[in-house]
Parts: sequence; structure tokens; C-alpha cells
Amino acid sequence: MLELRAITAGYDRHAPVVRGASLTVAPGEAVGLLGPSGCGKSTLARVAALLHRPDAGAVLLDGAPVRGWRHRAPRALRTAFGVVFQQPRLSADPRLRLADLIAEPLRATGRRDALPERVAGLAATVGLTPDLLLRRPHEVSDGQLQRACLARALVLRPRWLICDEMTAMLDASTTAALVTAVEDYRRTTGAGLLAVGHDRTLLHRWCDRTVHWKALGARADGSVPV
Ligand SMILES: Nc1ncnc2c1ncn2[C@@H]1O[C@H](COP(=O)(O)OP(=O)(O)OP(=O)(O)O)[C@@H](O)[C@H]1O
Repeated sequence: MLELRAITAGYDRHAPVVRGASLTVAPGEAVGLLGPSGCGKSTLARVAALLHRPDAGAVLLDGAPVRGWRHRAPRALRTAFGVVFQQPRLSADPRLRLADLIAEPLRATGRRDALPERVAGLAATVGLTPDLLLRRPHEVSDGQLQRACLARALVLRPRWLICDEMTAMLDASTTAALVTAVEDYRRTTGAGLLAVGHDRTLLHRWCDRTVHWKALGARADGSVPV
């Protein structure tokens, strides 16, 4: 179980953007998080993925409170999360060919066993042809790069997937392909999903339940329309 308990977080301790938000995702469950622009969804998603340390509150994994964040989180916890962000160009190293981009977490964790087979298998899962794997980010479309970013997020076989507006910039067919790839992965692994977005129809179709920001118990700070 992934539990966020009364999370307060932000970029200035005196003016947090998230205040007292609570949310749970069970293993195998797909939870959608909807809310207006700027309310703090991405900040909360980064806390859930152990990428942003909250100012208050707790993140629990299978009942155990998380104590370290980012590089201070134990490797076994860090690699339990696969994260896909909205803008692939901000999260992809422009020097890497797509095959190396997908393999990056495997190399970083020293897990080079069966690397080419794993990359080829994931590329097929997300709909990338072998010729695209040889190109660098500036030689592919946003949708193709996002497919590679999803493959990279899956390469360590995470137990939890955090998709933060993963399809917001993409057309309907790429959106459908990426959602199908996530669901195929979840069906075979039992991974839990937190999908953040604005598209109510997509999240309702995709997820087991969709939570609105207002239902997280988050307190308004007077400036954010919750
Ligand atoms: N790195 C940062 N430094 C300072 N403020 C930030 C930073 N990132 C986000 N913010 C601010 O925190 C608030 C919440 O941003 P966040 O991205 O979490 O909202 P969101 O609900 O995901 O928005 P959107 O739906 O538009 O992506 C916003 O007011 C934003 O300007």
C-alpha cells in the first residue's frame, strides 16, 4: 500500500502549495487525481514518488514510513517507482539515443543482464520501432519520445507507477497506446498507479477510482482555487 498522510509540501516552508493532503493507492489499484491547474497535483505526485521531501506528514510504503528522499531514499524504494512526466523533453537527456534512454536506469543500477532483450521488449510494448531506438530526442516527435520515457519508467519493473499528465500533450491515438501499455504492464505485474491529470473522461475510463483534489482533505491557502 502507498499512503500519503496529511502531506504539507511546497517550495517555501512559509507558503506550502499542498496542505494536509491524504491519499492511498493499493497494490494493483489505479487511482486518478483530478484538480485545477496550479493546485499542487504535480507537487503531491513528486512527494508520492519520493522525489520531493514534504514539510510535514508521512509517506508510508506497506505500512513503513519513508525516511529518505531523492538520492537519500534507499535504492530498493527509489526503484520501486516508475515516473512519467508531462514534458518528455525536460526529462530526457538529449545526447542519448532512445535505446540508451530506456536502458539508463538499468545501467545506473548496475543491472546490465539481458539489457538488449529488455529494451527491445519494452520498445515493442510502447510501440517504438527498432529504427526509432537509434535516434536521439531531437530526431523524434513528442509522442515517440514520451513512449521512450514510459519504457524507461517500466524498465526496472516498478511496483508503483506515477504518471503526471503523461498524455496531456499527445493526440488521441498516442494517448490510447500509452494507456494500453501501462495497463498491460499493470495486468502482468500487479503494479499500482497514480495518474494525475485534467482530463476527467480519460481518468474515469482509465482508473478504478478518480479522486478530486477537494477530497484529499487539502486545506486551501487562500490563493489556490481548490
Ligand atoms: N519548482 C518550483 N518552485 C517554486 N514554485 C513551484 C515549483 N513548482 C511548482 N511551483 C508552484 O507550486 C504550485 C503548484 O504547482 P504544481 O505543478 O504542483 O500544480 P499542478 O496542480 O500540478 O498544476 P498543473 O495542473 O498546471 O500542472 C504552483 O503555484 C506553482 O507555481
